[in-house]
Amino acid sequence: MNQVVLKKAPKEAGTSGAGLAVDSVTVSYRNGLTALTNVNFSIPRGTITALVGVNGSGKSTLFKAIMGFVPLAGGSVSIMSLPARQALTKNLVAYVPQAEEVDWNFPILVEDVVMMGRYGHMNFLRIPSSNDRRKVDEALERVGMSAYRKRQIGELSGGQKKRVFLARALAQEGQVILLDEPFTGVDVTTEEAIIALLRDLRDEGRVMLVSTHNLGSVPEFCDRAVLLLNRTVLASGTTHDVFTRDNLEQTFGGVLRHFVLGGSALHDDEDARSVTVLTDDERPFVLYGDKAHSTSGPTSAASEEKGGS
Ligand SMILES: Nc1ncnc2c1ncn2[C@@H]1O[C@H](COP(=O)(O)OP(=O)(O)OP(=O)(O)O)[C@@H](O)[C@H]1O
Repeated sequence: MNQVVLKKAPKEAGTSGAGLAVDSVTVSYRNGLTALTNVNFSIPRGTITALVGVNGSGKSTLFKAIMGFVPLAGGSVSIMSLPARQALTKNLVAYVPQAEEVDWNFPILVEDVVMMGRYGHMNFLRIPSSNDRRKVDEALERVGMSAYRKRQIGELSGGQKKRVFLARALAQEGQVILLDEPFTGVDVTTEEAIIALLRDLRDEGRVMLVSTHNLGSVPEFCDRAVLLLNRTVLASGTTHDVFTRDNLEQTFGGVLRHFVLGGSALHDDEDARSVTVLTDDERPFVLYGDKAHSTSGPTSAASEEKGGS
């Protein structure tokens, strides 16, 4: 297991206000498939938002639309109160892609991947300044990857690769950070370290949108959630309000594994309470009692389950 300690940065005051606003966004691919239809939500600064939905519901497409990698067939995106294009030019948005999106055979050192986060701050010659080097050093240090800086990126484990791409986002100093499934294939220790880092970034007033199938982690560290269903938003808002059993059952439909334990299967006394476990494919979301939104209880049980697998 990777033992990683992410270094804490000094806290600044969190900042509220407009972070990311997605307004009536529709995206169609060239093959004619409409992957997103009329998507609306907004996220304030200083928050972490979960983006959840079944495979193919459009999570990655949404990230690509925000990044301007795929054109919008309709609607608009604004970032820190600026039109997306302007915010992207100002380097305000950092993107941590899914592992599958990256060519790991490309021969490049860890420190050079992180330096890519500085490109937008350099002139066209791309000669790093001492400040650029310092930002790269700090970012590697903060994700606990300094010792690996001279390694080829393809030689790292899945969790280490994630941390390097997080370091690239930190070096970029993005105010909005988009993370596409950052916990897939990482062990519990690394997951917890990444969550601790995201919390620190939240306290600095940044905006994070995190797609994940780890439903159990969402109430633990996400203030808000956006649930995608049928290529549009089923619900968005605070985790407390929208990350409910009803919404999750609608969002995941038949693919959600759903267990309810109660009676003699759970208790050897008269305790009438039940436990509901909702799981997509990774860390389960556990509800105690009938209609609870979430509790702090499931986290450790869920961690043990993942850790033991
Ligand atoms: N380049 C592309 N060209 C055409 N269709 C695409 C393209 N990329 C994705 N799609 C389609 O768009 C839909 C949404 O895909 P997307 O990758 O955004 O889903 P996702 O929610 O990120 O899925 P997952 O949970 O599996 O990562 C899917 O039906 C997919 O097949």
